[in-house]
Amino acid sequence: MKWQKKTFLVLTVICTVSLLLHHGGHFTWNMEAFHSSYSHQSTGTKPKHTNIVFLKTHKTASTTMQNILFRFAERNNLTVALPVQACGHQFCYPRSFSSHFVHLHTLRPNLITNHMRFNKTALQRLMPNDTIYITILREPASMFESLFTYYSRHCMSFRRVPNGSLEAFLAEPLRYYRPEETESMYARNTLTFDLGGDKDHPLKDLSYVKNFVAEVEKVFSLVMISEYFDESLILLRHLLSWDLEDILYVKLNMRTESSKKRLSPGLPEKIRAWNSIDAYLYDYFNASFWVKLSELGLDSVAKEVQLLRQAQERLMRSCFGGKTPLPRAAAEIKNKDLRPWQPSDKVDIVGYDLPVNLSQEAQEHCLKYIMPEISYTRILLHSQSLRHRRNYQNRPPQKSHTLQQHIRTTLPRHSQVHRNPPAPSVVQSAASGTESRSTPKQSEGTTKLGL
Ligand SMILES: Nc1ncnc2c1ncn2[C@@H]1O[C@H](COP(=O)(O)OS(=O)(=O)O)[C@@H](OP(=O)(O)O)[C@H]1O
Repeated sequence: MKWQKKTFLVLTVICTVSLLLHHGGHFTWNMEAFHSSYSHQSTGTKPKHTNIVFLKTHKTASTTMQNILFRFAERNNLTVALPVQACGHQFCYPRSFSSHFVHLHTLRPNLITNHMRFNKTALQRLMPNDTIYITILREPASMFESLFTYYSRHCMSFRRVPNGSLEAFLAEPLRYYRPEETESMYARNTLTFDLGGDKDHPLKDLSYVKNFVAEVEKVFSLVMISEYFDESLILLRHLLSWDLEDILYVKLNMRTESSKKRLSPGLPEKIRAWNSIDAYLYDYFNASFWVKLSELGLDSVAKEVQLLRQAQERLMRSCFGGKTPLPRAAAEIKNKDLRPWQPSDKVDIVGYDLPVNLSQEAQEHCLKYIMPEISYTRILLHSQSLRHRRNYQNRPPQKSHTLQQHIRTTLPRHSQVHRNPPAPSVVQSAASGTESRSTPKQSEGTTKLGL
């Protein structure tokens, strides 16, 4: 009897320790178990779509979305078009996008997502024919408050305002705003500008706005809405035949509560009047967004959102040991790659750190969820450059002039396919600016989607 009691006790201790290790903590994170818990949430047998333009608009949760796309690209060994060094981490924004801004080691891309001013013609030449275009919009009042605070030091229209007062700016915007200044796109109709439109077009010319909206609708298969980010991801998942695992995320680029201004009564209306084209755009696509959700079935969307949030919670527990990663002031973050860019000492952008004692496997996986845009762009450029060089060196000389490259547009499910490297002839001529198929010269200052 005594012997049986002892055995029982020993077994109980072993089970408890094992349970704690597997479920209670993030210290022994099990990649296989993690993946298998999502893999059944797929959209069926359709291959995943991989050729995507995501127009990264400003202050719309676009960094969170970009991070989703970067991770998808890495997992599936895809090529992301990235900016040349001279452009910084954006495609020479606010200039209109040109393929000359694309780093030659990232040519023949599947995806493009870094900030740019949209130019349909240039993108169509750069990207495969079956590319799907996606963008995101945010409600103009909260977006403008975010822009006003974030760019208070960088945008002259905002710097001129006494005491950085949003109320003062909106009382007499034309007193502070100069349309010709380089950073003026942050101060009026930013969404319209990012989409290649004319931010200063008079609203009384309603036909311009209607045509502009119609063009956006023609090009973009999905216009996500920031306020309904999770619902937008469900639409995205269906559009691209992605799995639930592909749309998991951590919120990035958030301001701390103390960095936000409260909008006093009447201000949202003034913001909408000042940004009237953006307001029109938002209202239109917010309405069509709900039509799309209804087509999918509101109940089924709600169920999928619930599944997404449960999966997020599991991810957060596995990676960060809590409901969300612990927000940190940038200076407190030990790993410098994880410090988000701070626009000024008056605005705090939240960043995250990884918990200590995380296993190597978990570190690699979890790190990318919280990687800020600038660091991730740099890391991705580095890894893609290495791959480019490797492929270029290993390529047999007789095959080096094949221009008819196979560009993968969809992915077989649950497999890693290695993509053909870009043909050296294309890369070399693109670098010298003479390759006419994918690197045309673009005129700037385009309106109406750069047409
Ligand atoms: N998932 C999700 N859902 C809703 N909102 C979110 C999400 N992720 C980020 N955010 C908010 O988006 C704002 C940052 O936007 P961007 O990343 O597009 O900014 S940037 O232009 O790239 O600097 C920033 O808004 P503000 O905090 O109001 O500035 C973030 O809090």
